[in-house]
Amino acid sequence: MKLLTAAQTRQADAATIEQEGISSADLMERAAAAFTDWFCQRLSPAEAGEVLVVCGPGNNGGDGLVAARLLHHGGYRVQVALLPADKHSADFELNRQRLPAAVPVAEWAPAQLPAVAPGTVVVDALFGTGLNRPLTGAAAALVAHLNTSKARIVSIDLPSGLLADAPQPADSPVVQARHTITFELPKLALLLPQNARYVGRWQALPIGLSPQFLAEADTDTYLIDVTLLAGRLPARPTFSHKGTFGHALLLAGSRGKLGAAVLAARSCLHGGVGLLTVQVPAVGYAVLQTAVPEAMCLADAHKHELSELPDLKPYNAVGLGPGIGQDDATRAVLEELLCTAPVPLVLDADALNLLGANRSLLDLLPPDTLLTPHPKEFERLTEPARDDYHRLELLRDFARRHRCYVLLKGAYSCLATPDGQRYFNTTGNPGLATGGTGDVLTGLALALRADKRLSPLDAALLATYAHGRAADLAAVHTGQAGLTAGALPHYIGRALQELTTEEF
Ligand SMILES: NC(=O)C1=CN([C@@H]2O[C@H](COP(=O)(O)OP(=O)(O)OC[C@H]3O[C@@H](n4cnc5c(N)ncnc54)[C@H](O)[C@@H]3O)[C@@H](O)[C@H]2O)[C@H](O)CC1
Ligand SMILES: [K+]
Repeated sequence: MKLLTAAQTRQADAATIEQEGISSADLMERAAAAFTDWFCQRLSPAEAGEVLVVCGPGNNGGDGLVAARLLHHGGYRVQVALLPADKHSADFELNRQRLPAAVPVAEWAPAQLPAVAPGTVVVDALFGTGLNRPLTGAAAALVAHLNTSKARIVSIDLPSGLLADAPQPADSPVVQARHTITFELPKLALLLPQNARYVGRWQALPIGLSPQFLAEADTDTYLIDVTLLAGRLPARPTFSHKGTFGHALLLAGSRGKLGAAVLAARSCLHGGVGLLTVQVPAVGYAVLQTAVPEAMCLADAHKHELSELPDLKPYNAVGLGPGIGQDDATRAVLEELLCTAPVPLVLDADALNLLGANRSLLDLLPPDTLLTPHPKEFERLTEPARDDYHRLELLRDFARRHRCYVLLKGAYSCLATPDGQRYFNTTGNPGLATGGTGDVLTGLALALRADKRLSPLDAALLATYAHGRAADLAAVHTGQAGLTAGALPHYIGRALQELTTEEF
């Protein structure tokens, strides 16, 4: 699925109105009805108590007025507060007229804002995608007032004050919502960690925006979901043999960190690799042979660290990083791998830290290498980011400059490609915030890179999505807190199966 800018969202709106031959008020009615349905499913009139709908002067405020009318008809106790303004949008005016007389409406002057009782449900319809600069004056005062109340705030489309897809000063006034109900597609701002305290939990509700517009819209930013992945993972042919799915080499582990090698190896096998060889420091040989009997094992000459690169000829992909430490001998292995690698590479963890500490090695990265840093590891490869938008710029620049794929891990992991595209993942849950889950991702990505049927992009997209999906499947059984990296590989097969396309 594509991610649209605020400007494209307005165009999608206009295209829908034109193609369906409806009025903009009809589309507003549809959007507000979707919001109201969501609301009614979550809170009964008794549970909601007082519902205060705060409306700005534009169409976001118009959505609020429609929602106020629909909630009133649904039996909720609704009041409307209006932000004083000189001008209102036409659909705001229309829906102001349509508001039943039984719904109390007040204009809230910044000098004397009425108290908002604790527990009130506030529907925030002040500003949405039309916001073009941070809030000041009366709007800023109202937002501060709402944020200091103990109200439960639900934002329509965006938390008011938040720009949909552009950076803004860290201290600019933004509504702190518990829920943000957005329309059709999430806006970029909803996916960024720095905005989590404003957004709360978000959900995108379909409102039937023009499928033709969405299909043709020009974008470089996508969501990784089942629609995007359709057709990218072919079924395993009937006459498959272990050679069909490639032979992967995993270089992992050091003294005290052999668990990382075990987790990545198990994940690689559950990811469907044909054959797996794992090279570990000598101390880990018995560990690997016992814990992962399906894998072949090479013992490094060094007891505690990786110090040598085997002959790479047999392998279709090589993974380096989980648990390797940053010993000089291991840095030499990385350098030799980069200089000689005739095969696709997946680099993670200390392989990335070694690259960060030896930046000249970055010039040796073979094209299409997949790097899987978390934000700290990524900054070690580049520079400290001013904010999340800056980090995304650094990410795009890095992937372009080094012609590689970089998966920046986080709640909405973002894959940057050599041609400047960005893909945000939609699967996964906070249960993944525990040691070893990154090693599982490395193993899975390695399995898919070794599968000769998949392009580098498809392998990276599928690994990212299936890793999060495995966590979602696992959490059904374990809960999020009970999720361990060791449990994840058992769900990878199912996650991949869901994505597999049987050809007709
Ligand atoms: N596109 C869709 O899918 C649909 C969107 N809907 C809703 O409409 C809003 C967008 O409405 P719009 O009128 O364009 O903008 P806003 O209501 O967000 O605000 C515009 C209003 O505010 C003024 N303004 C902008 N920035 C500031 C500022 N910093 N301080 C003060 N005033 C500001 C601006 O000049 C305008 O007057 C979208 O989010 C949805 O909620 C439709 O209802 C249905 C489909
Ligand atoms: K809003």
